Amino acid sequence: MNLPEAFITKYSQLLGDQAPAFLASFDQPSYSGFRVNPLRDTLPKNVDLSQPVPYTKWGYYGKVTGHTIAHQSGAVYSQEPSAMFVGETVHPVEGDRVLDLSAAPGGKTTHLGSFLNNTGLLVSNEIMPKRAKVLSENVERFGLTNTLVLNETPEVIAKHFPAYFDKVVVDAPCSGEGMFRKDPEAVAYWSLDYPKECADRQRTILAEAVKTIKPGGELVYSTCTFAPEEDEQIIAWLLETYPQFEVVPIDKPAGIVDGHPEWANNDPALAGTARLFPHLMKGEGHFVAKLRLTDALVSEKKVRRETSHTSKEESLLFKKFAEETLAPAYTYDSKRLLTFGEQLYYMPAEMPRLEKLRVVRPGLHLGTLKKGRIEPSYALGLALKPVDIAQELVITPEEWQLVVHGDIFKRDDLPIKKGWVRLVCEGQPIVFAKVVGNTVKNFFPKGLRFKV
Ligand SMILES: C[S@@+](CC[C@H](N)C(=O)[O-])C[C@H]1O[C@@H](n2cnc3c(N)ncnc32)[C@H](O)[C@@H]1O
Repeated sequence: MNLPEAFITKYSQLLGDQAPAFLASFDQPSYSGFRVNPLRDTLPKNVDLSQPVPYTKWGYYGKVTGHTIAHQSGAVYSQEPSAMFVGETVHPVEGDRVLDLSAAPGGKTTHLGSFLNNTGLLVSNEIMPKRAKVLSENVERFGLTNTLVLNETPEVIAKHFPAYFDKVVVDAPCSGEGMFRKDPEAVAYWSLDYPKECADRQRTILAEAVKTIKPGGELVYSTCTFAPEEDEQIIAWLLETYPQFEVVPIDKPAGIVDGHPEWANNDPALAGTARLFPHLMKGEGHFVAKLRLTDALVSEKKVRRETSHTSKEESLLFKKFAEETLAPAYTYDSKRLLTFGEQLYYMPAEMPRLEKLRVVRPGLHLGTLKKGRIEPSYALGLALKPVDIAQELVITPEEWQLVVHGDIFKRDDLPIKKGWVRLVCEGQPIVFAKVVGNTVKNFFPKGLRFKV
């Protein structure tokens, strides 16, 4: 790879005798990876699970392409292996309130959601509208039901959620030196001053993020760059600016090494941060730091809960759908139904007030309110467990190809004559479809259709 001269000089000075191995790693092939979805009852088929990533329970090396059953059904999420160390470091526990402040396309969010197991609250935010949409689609695909997807600035988030979260993740926009092997544009965009520009933005984001953490709560800061300006120096600045934080030393499995205090202000605590270098481990590279807020930074204000705006009639439509299509074991709390225009959602149990927020997805999308009925959503089809559904129809991979292309198909052995069935293929949820006679009508979302 043609690395910029200034990059070579900088890292030769910083890394000394390790520099040749580091620089040579840019000529090695990049690593791909994926995580399996623990919210699914069944492991994906036709996916190679022979090479686990050692530091995360759900991670594997290898590639799963987009147009496969495993991917469409949300049984896997593709993620570069070193990025998996971020979610693993956050390690939320069930019931936590978690903020993922710069979340698109959703690698960390889906990982955090795997730990939360649809309990607690995950607020997943992305500032760029188009990226927020992709994030929301990935939250849907992964079957997250406890997740509020927002399209906000860090300032608005800080104002809305003072001292609210147990865990806050800032996976910061950065100079992306760890993307060089995958993305030639990242190399072309790089300059010696770029890390400093990124660091300014990172400080601005962090100055807001810190306000959202509860006393005793944790902040995980990460980048996919090697630049000390954006890594150790940011944490040094944070500790100097906010003495209420302390570094929580990260346990490092083989190949993951200590941060470098000498690349910042020599604060020995910085050794507790983690560096993932491509010449030392099987991944593209990351920096991860974990901090605990020991004393309150801002005063905690009670964040009011959102209330259901759903009318009695709308609530009855969902009840009717649930009685006809879902299993008796499926229970829900009608106070958590939320109507947004024509759309009906099921809020996470602890849904905060949504007023003044740009909301992309306020929890689980249940469906669209039509005249006298509900059309179940794609999200609902992907989120419900098999025990929650009365009618499932197992389809073949060939039928799956028709479904994701938006085509109807016919079968003589359909379980019902008329009504909704959830299609299942290779043990994974696919989508709700409508049976009419011997035809299975297609409700695969138009914008997501593809040809295999
Ligand atoms: C490294 S990416 C996040 C990747 C994501 N966490 C994941 O795992 O899939 C950084 C994100 O920060 C967003 N971003 C850019 N400028 C920002 C700002 N000023 N405040 C907050 N987020 C910003 C970018 O749009 C981008 O989606």
